[in-house]
Amino acid sequence: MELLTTEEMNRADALTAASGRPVGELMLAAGQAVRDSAVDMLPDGACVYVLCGTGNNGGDGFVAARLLQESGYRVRVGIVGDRGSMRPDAAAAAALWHGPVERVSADRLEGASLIVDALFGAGLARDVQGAALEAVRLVNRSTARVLAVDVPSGVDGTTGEVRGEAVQADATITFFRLKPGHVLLPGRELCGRVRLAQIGIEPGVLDAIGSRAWLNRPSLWGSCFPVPGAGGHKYSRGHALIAGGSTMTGAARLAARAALRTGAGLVTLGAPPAVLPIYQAALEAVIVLPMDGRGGFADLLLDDRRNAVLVGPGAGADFATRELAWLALESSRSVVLDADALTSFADEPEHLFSRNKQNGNVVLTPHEGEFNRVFRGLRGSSRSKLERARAAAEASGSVVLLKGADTVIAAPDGRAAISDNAPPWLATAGSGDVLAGIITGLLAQGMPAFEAAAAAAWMHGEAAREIGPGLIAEDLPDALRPVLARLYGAAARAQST
Ligand SMILES: NC(=O)C1=CN([C@@H]2O[C@H](COP(=O)(O)OP(=O)(O)OC[C@H]3O[C@@H](n4cnc5c(N)ncnc54)[C@H](OP(=O)(O)O)[C@@H]3O)[C@@H](O)[C@H]2O)[C@@H](O)CC1
Ligand SMILES: [K+]
Repeated sequence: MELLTTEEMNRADALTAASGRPVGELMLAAGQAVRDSAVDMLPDGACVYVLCGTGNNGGDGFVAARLLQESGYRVRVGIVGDRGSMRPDAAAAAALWHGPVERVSADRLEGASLIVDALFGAGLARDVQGAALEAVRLVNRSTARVLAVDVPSGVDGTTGEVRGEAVQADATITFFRLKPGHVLLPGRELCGRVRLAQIGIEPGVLDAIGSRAWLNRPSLWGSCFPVPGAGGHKYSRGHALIAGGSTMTGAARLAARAALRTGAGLVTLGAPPAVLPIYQAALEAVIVLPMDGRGGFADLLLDDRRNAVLVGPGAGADFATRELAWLALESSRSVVLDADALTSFADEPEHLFSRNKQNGNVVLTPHEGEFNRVFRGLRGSSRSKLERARAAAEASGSVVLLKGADTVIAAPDGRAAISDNAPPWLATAGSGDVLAGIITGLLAQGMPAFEAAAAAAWMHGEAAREIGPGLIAEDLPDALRPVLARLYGAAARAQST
């Protein structure tokens, strides 16, 4: 599913209007969808308060108010701003509402079971202040449930950021396609449950808009997800090489298990001689070979069947790690650089970027701290997480997976996916090592870098949901099994149709 910025959504509206479907018709359909959602949240005959602004978001509110009243609900309408300055389509919707339009006040909100928040939607242009801010605060203090129209007022639909203050909704009804602000934090949390309604905009307009952001779902990458065929064998399913660290050996072990579980035919872990016995004792199906520094790693890279390489987990943020990362990038394999491998380039990120651009199949997996160390130019930027990840992917010539509860995966060509399926209990020690291993396992099986990183982030979240609260990173590789079963099942169904 595409995610449309406010600007892209405006183009969708304009293209629809140009094709002969006026905004008033879309607004009527939007208002009907608001009414339907409100009815689902209300007992029969309850009292609804509809809070309207003077733009088309308010227009949707006026349509919903009229339709709810016609359905037998007690409806009150309040407006922030001058009714005389309403936009034409909103004014036309307001003209069909024959009840009073009140000034917004606490006592008028009292007794409502539901507040419909139609104050600001896609037209939010600045921080919420003055009377609008008062109204937002009254809504948030009220005990009524809240249904937001398009986005909770105060949330920027493109970035998910709060402009001043924002309504906390129980549910949000939006139109045609979700917006990044429904998925990125903090917007996602303020939306409550998000519903999507079709209001008569043809999907064909998407071609003209050329949106480059998607909700991270199997529909985005499922067609290139590696599914083992009946005639396959371990040598046809790729060979991942993981550089093992010498102190934190658990990190690379977790990554190795995850790469193997993801379906890589073989996984080799290169272990510094001092800790070789630890790795050997802890891993059975993973091939553990000695790797003595730079030379040892170069030797392992001589076997060109090892087609995907991971450097970083537990490696130490030092020059030795940077050398391994360097060798991996030079080897023209698919490469994942995680954790310490990223930090090891903090003082000279341009060196990393120039190598990435030559390699062309590289995934960087920073969390916010690592991101700020490597992409110093973007530190403190007012850009959204989506735009920062995109800018980093473009600058570094690699796929950037910027971790968090709203992980963003961005490619240098501008494609981006946002994940929304990571449960809070996934934020635990070692979880990132498993994610790096999943990406490496998918790259080994020939999945392109952007799709592999997006698929891995989704699988990681799904595995964590399978496990539930109390998860520790050791649980994750095994929990990939039901997730893979679902993906293989979907691929088989797609093939048979
Ligand atoms: N287009 C379509 O086809 C369809 C659109 N639909 C609906 O329209 C919505 C978008 O409508 P919209 O563009 O009119 O913007 P909207 O969010 O109502 O606000 C604009 C008003 O708010 C004002 N304003 C902004 N920020 C402010 C602030 N901080 N504090 C105070 N004022 C502020 C701004 O003032 P201005 O900046 O002009 O001074 C302007 O007056 C969209 O979300 C969806 O619900 C559906 O009906 C389906 C068809
Ligand atoms: K709203």
